[in-house]
Amino acid sequence: MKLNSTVLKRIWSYSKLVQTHVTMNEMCYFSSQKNQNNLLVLTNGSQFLIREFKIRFSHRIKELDALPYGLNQQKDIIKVRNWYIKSFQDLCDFETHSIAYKELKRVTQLLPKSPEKITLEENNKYYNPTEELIEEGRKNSLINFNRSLLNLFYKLRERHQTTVINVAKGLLKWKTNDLIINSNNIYNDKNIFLIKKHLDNFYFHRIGIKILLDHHISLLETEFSKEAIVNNMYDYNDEKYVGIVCTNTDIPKLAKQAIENAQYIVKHHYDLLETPPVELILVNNTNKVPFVYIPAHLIHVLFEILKNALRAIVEFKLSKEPNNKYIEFDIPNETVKVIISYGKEDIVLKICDKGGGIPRSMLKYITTYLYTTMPQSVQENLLLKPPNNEINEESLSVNTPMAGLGYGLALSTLYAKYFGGNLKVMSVEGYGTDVYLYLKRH
Ligand SMILES: Nc1ncnc2c1ncn2[C@@H]1O[C@H](COP(=O)(O)OP(=O)(O)OP(=O)(O)O)[C@@H](O)[C@H]1O
Repeated sequence: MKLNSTVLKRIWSYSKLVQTHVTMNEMCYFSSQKNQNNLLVLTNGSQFLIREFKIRFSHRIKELDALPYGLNQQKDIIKVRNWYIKSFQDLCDFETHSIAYKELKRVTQLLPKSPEKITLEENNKYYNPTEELIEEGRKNSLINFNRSLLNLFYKLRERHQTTVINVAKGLLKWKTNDLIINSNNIYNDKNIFLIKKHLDNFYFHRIGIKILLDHHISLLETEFSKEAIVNNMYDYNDEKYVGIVCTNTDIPKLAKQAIENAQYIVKHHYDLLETPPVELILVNNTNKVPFVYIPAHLIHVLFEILKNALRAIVEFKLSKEPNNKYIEFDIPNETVKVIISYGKEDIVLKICDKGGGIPRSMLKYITTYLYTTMPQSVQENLLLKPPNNEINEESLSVNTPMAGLGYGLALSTLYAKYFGGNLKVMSVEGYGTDVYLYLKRH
C-alpha cells in the first residue's frame, strides 16, 4: 500500500490524542430522548464518531506497528494495519469531500469550522444535543448526512470483519516459522506473555471500536426504518433495545441459545447421535433489577465456554472408546452444569464439566492466543477456508468451526472485562473444569 507522508503525519498526530471512554449509560442516552430530538442526538453522535474513530484507528495502527519479534512484519498483520490506514483515510475524505457533510455544516451551527480543532473537553460526550427542535429544512440535511455516513460505516464494518482471522494467521505463521527455522527460538514463555499483552491491548480496544460502530449503525437503521414504518402506520416500539444494548437482558434465554448452538456444533463436528446434556440452574433469582448488557457478547462468550466443555467431555469419552459414534452420555456424570447466580454486585455464571480438565502447567497458557490442543493441521485448514467461512468472533453461525485457533477463551475474557466483568478458569486434572464468568451490574 502506497502511503503519502501527509496521511502518515495525520495518523501520527491523531495517535497522540486520547480516546474518549464511552459508558454503557452514555450509549443508552439515546433512549431517554424524545422523538423529535432523535435525529439531532444521532447527528451529534455521528460527528463525534468520525473524529473518535480516527483517533482509535490511529492507535490500532501504532499498536500493530509495535508488535514485537518480527510479528509486525507478517504479511497478514500488515494487511490488517493497512485496513486501518484505509479506514482512517476514508473518514478524512468523508469530512473533506462528502456533499452531505458540507451541506450539514452549511445548515447547522453544530460543528466548529474545522472538526480537527475540537478539543477533548468540547467533545467528551458521546451525545450532547445543543438544540431542542430541528426545522424541516435542516432535517433533510441531517438525514442525508447520516445516511451517507451509515454507508461509510457499513463499508468500514465489512472491511475489518476478518481482522481476528488475519491476525491469527500472522501469529500462526510466525509461530511455525520460528519453531522450524529459528535456532534461538523466540517462542518462549517471556515472549509468549509479551505478545499476549500486546494482543490483549489491541483486541480490547478493537472490541470498543466494534461496539461503537455496531451500536451507531443499529441506532441509525432504527431511526431510518422508524421513518419508513411511521409512514406506513406501523406500530414501532421495542424499548428493551437501544442499538445493540438490551436494557433488560434475559440471561437464561441467552444461555439456552448458546447451549443449543454449542450442542449443534459438537454434534456435527464429532458426527454424534447425541451430545452431552446441559443443565441450566438459576439461584438467587430474586434480584429483579434489570440487567443492561450487550446480548451478542454474552451469547458469544457462553457459546465459547460451552463448546470447550462439550468438546472436552466428548474427547475424554472418545479417548476411552475411540471411533464410537453411538456413545451414550451418562446423565449424572456427564451433564454440563450452567449455574446462574444473581448477586448484587455481579451476575455470576459457573459452567462445570467433567471432561478431564486441563493440566496445571498448561492453565497459564490458555489465554495466550497461542495455546490449543487442536492439531496444527486443523488450525492450518481453518486458515485456508474461503472468506464466507471465515471465523468471525461475533458470528454465532453453525458453520463456526469447532475449535482450533486457541482464541476462544482469550477473546471471551476481554469481552467479559470490557464492561467490568471477568472470566476465570479452574481445573482438576483428570476430572473436569469450572469456568466462572462474572458480569458486573451497572
Ligand atoms: N472445559 C475445558 N476442558 C478441557 N480443556 C479445555 C476446556 N476449555 C478450554 N480447554 C483447553 O484450552 C484450549 C484453548 O481453548 P480456547 O477456547 O481458547 O481455544 P480453542 O477451543 O482451542 O480454539 P478456538 O479459538 O476455536 O476457540 C483448548 O484447545 C483446550 O485444550
